Amino acid sequence: MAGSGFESLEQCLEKHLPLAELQEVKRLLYGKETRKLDLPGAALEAASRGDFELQGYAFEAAAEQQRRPRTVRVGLVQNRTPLPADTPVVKQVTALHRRMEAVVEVAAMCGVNIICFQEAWTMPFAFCTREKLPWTEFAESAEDGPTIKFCQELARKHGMVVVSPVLERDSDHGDVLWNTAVVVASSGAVLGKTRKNHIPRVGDFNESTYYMEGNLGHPVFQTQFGRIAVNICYGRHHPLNWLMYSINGAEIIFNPSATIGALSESLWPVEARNAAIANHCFTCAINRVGREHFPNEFTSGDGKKAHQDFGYFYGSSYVAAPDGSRTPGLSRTRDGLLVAELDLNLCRQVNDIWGFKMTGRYEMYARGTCRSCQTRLHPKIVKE
Ligand SMILES: NC(=O)NCCC(=O)O
Repeated sequence: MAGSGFESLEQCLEKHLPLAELQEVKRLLYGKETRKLDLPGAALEAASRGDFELQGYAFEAAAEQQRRPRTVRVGLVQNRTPLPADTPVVKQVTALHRRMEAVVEVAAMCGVNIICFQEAWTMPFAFCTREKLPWTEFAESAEDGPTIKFCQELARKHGMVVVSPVLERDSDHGDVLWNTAVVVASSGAVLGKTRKNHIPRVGDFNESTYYMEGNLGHPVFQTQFGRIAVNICYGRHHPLNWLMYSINGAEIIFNPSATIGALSESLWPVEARNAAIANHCFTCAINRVGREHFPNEFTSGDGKKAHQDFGYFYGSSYVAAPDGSRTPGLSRTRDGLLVAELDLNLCRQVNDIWGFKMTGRYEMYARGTCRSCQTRLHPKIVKE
């Protein structure tokens, strides 16, 4: 049941709860209800033909006298790897490009302005194996690699901002590998890149074997549709990482991820949603789907028998808003595109109500965290 047998929490609730209770449960679990978007029939048909789920929701803000609504549509894509992991590298990458091309076509029909793919989307999540070849062959330049060129074409064709998380090889600087997200503007120009700041060392997530902790800080990208940032996967467990993107002005923070049920599924609905609340911004949590099987057995020094897969990636991508409301999650088992319409005015409106930006004691925390990082610090513990 923990794997692919359980479709989604929402389906389960809808199946088993009477309507009146269902509404109350949803109010408590998801906050203010998000309006279902009326998506074009042609888009729904294309998604059905392409065998992926398509859902759309809108978050509304109050009307203001001096600012027009600042509505933007974001698209979150979750998917399986279409070919077995032992297929030649270029074939796998090409198959993923074709898959994304079809999904982005549907996103364009739904009026999506900014689309984000899942973490390391051009490859199987092979970092469990600790083998170098062929997995490092999926790494490519963030400036002019084949995937960036592909994303530039998509951006130009659809006038869409494309956020493309890839394994990056920086050939100008010692061939170092990074876990990177490239932001391509709607004009097709590369706006910039950001790198994963925190690398997991938990279970089979042996990612530190492959790439280094990001060295680009917390960049925020001013796109035509709003200010965005990308907090890659494991960074979502670090509240200060979210905070720094928000301090730098992000209105939407994407969290492209790859995580499995046994490890994190109970944390998933909490972390990105809490970050949206704490930082008065929208957050977009994206996770891959399915089970990826690797040719050779591996272990991770935790006493578990040698195995050939990570476990089950549970999808469940969702968007959370600054007022704590959130969309239902996409399926746990299927590829999917989640379209969410956001009114970015909600960020400042909620900030004015709750005032976390105003009441946060950042200087005090900064002094405290600096002190705690000094090596000879004696922790300040008051004892009886
Ligand atoms: N990709 C990645 O960082 N996964 C780590 C596991 C998790 O953060 O849930």
